[in-house]
Amino acid sequence: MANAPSSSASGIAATIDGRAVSARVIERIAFETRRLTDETGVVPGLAVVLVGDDPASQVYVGAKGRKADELGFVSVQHTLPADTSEEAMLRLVGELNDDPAIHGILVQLPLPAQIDKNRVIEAIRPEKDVDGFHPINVGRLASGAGEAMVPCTPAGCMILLRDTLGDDLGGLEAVVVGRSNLVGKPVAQLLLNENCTVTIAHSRTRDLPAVVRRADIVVAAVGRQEMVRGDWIKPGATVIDVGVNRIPAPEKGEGKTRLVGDVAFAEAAAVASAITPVPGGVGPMTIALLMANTLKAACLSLGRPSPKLG
Ligand SMILES: Nc1nc(=O)c2c([nH]1)NC[C@@H]1CN(c3ccc(C(=O)N[C@@H](CCC(=O)O)C(=O)O)cc3)C=[N+]21
Repeated sequence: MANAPSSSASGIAATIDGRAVSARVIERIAFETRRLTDETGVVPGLAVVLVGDDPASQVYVGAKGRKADELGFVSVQHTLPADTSEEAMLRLVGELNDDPAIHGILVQLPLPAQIDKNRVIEAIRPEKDVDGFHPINVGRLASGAGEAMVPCTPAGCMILLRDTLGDDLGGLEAVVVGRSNLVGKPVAQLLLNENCTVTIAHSRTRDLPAVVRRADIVVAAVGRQEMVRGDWIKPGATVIDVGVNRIPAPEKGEGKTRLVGDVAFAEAAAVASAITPVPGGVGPMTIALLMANTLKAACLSLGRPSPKLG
């Protein structure tokens, strides 16, 4: 419990500053990237593929490209029309697999209905799968065999938890709300690897509030705005809110929106000892970990160990 934030006497949780932690991770990545390039001449390369014109996806993809540019990575973005065929998509993935300047490939999800996302994910070379969604990486994470690419959002959640609670999470009760392949399942796996007692709760869980109330660590990743309420939180718990729900904000003006998480922040902050905000919590960590995975992919492609960043 080395750097546990102190909760104030008024019972207001410490806010976990994902922007500050992600800035630290990015600094380490910049340092390790300079070292890699100095020693080998290799510059990490990231390709991001976006299909269609979903405005939220454009925002995220833009943020990824900017961060990669800032780190001096080779950064390419492929933007394809919404009616792109699966065949064309698989051809592009094949080209990126064969491109030695590209170490990481990220295909932004969701994909349009005519493209089977599983076929696309399985077409990416596991070594270049910086999302960690390929079955080989899912299997490596689960079995502990080999160097897995770990999904960015779950890996970011773990860095925030270690920063808040210290390196030893052993024996803590962790409840993950949500069972997606993107967040719920991999974050549960990572918590298990850290010796937490892990429960994965979901829409069919009976008495969800009572289950969440057992948790020392709550990870909310259901995609339902402010679903987790303050009275579901055990006093002193640490709450990681993965939700990114864009809702209308008429108070900011006609047609404006704002982001809220899957946790009712003010209520939960009155009970928890530490909690991530939305925005400014997990989101910035996701982008930082994508850069970390791209650097790791570049290092592993050269037979170098992956740098320790978190
Ligand atoms: N193949 C794939 N991999 C992904 O990792 C992936 C994806 N597809 N599809 C969409 C989701 C969503 N996602 C986010 C990344 C950053 C923020 C982020 O930086 N959020 C900021 C605020 C951004 C804003 O204001 O809109 C924050 O929380 O502070 C949010 C969401 C990655 N995703």
